[in-house]
Amino acid sequence: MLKIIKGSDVRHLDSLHIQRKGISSLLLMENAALGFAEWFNSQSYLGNERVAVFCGAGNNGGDGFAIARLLSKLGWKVTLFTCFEPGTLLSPDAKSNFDLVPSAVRLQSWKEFNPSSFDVLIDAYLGVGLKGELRKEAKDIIQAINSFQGQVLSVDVPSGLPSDSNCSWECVRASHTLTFAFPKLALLFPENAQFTGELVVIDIGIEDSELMEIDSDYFFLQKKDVPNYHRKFNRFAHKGDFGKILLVAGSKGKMGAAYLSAKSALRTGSGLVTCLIPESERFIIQSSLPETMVVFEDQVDYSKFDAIGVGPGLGIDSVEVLEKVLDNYSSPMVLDADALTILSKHKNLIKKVPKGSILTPHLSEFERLFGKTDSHLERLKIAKEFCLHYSLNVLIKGANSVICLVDGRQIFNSSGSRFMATAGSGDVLTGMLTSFLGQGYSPEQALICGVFQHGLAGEIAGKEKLRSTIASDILEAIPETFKQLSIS
Ligand SMILES: NC(=O)C1=CN([C@@H]2O[C@H](COP(=O)(O)OP(=O)(O)OC[C@H]3O[C@@H](n4cnc5c(N)ncnc54)[C@H](OP(=O)(O)O)[C@@H]3O)[C@@H](O)[C@H]2O)[C@H](O)CC1
Ligand SMILES: [K+]
Repeated sequence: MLKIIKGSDVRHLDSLHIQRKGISSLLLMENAALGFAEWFNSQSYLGNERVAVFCGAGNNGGDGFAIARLLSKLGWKVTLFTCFEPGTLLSPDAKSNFDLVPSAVRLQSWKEFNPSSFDVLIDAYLGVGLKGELRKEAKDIIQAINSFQGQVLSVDVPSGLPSDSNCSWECVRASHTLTFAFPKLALLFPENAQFTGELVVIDIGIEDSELMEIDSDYFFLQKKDVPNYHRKFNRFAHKGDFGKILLVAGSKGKMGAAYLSAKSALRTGSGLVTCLIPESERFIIQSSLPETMVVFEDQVDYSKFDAIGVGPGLGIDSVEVLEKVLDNYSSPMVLDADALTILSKHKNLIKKVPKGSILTPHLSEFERLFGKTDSHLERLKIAKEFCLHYSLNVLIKGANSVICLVDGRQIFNSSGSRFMATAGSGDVLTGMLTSFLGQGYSPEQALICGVFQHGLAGEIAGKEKLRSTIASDILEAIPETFKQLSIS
């Protein structure tokens, strides 16, 4: 899994890599530019677009000079806009690449930029080397870039955005950010989505093991990481091996939530799924989902279940139901939706939640539990302290959901689609997470597989159904996620 390190540690990472591989820093810059140019060429541009490249005086600008050269060689009509005064000392690698810019590339100052003369803009003005507050001229340059109406592709980070925090000023508003080696932390904050646009991670040859040598608690989860976290079952496995789970979900008028969680758990591979529901509502589940069983509060033996999920559609007045589960079950469980709202009103119950359990708040549930927050960075800090203090896992749901583990590690998910913001999407996830826990996955494994596959199922459903996507489409795409990951 990729580690997300601080922007200020990138130099250290580069020197580590350069030493190990015996290559020059200039070659690393060339790899970055090649990766960018390759991605650019893979897009469905017509081939006659006029490309503007804005370049600063540091290594981000150096990437831009190299990109301008490569794109020009590939036949694109490139104009390079310098974002520094004549005579400015360039960084050594930027200078080497500036000297290699071919004569076919027109050179102009950013002050001469006419937005209507271009079709695509490449922003290689400022990267992770930004220090302190943005200077006046930088603000003017960023404004000029943002006056452009076409696609803006930012190199490494949108210029002006600090790599690991928020800012109070206007940054480049990119349609895509092509970031090198690993995503910079700030690119994953929801409040910066307006600047980042679509995020693409470009491999420049730096290995996961090299990133691992640098201290950080942040990680980035990608498709290739997920199969390693799955349990392998042999051909003698029987339904008992796939776990017996209990879903404490649903109430009058909210039985759909129980249905969605239960069906998702079955699709995720649970052997036996039982729903604890109000007796008056039993016909709904029994007739719509014959594969599940139902039990009622006075007859349930919690201890016989391999995992329990509590919350979807439960009703926020079901305090006693939740308390009973907490008093009678000691293995990790999943707490979602109304269970979280109850916890936020009855904080004394938190200490009863079994260690290793998973809490899955979306942003408003998070604020109900932990209070108002001003930034994602603040949320991450609060979640980390909570996880360490109570030995609980917290999943902060949203685009790039963050898996906050009991030991302080925080993993950003890369799968998902904007079409997943639909009623019942969270109920599907609860079913999936509880299912994996019941199949003997550790909470960390369940979170990694469940969160990634839920996002992937959303991508698959969203591709087909676009804004018409509903939670049932997401759950019906779960089998395809196993197929894509080659998990049998
Ligand atoms: N391993 C990798 O990921 C690689 C990344 N590469 C690219 O290198 C940049 C980082 O390059 P660096 O030279 O460290 O810094 P930048 O180019 O991002 O920024 C330096 C320039 O920014 C000016 N600056 C700094 N602070 C401000 C500010 N507050 N306001 C305005 N301007 C600012 C600075 O000007 P000075 O006058 O202060 O010197 C510099 O001009 C990384 O992002 C990647 O794109 C490499 O290609 C190798 C591999
Ligand atoms: K940039």
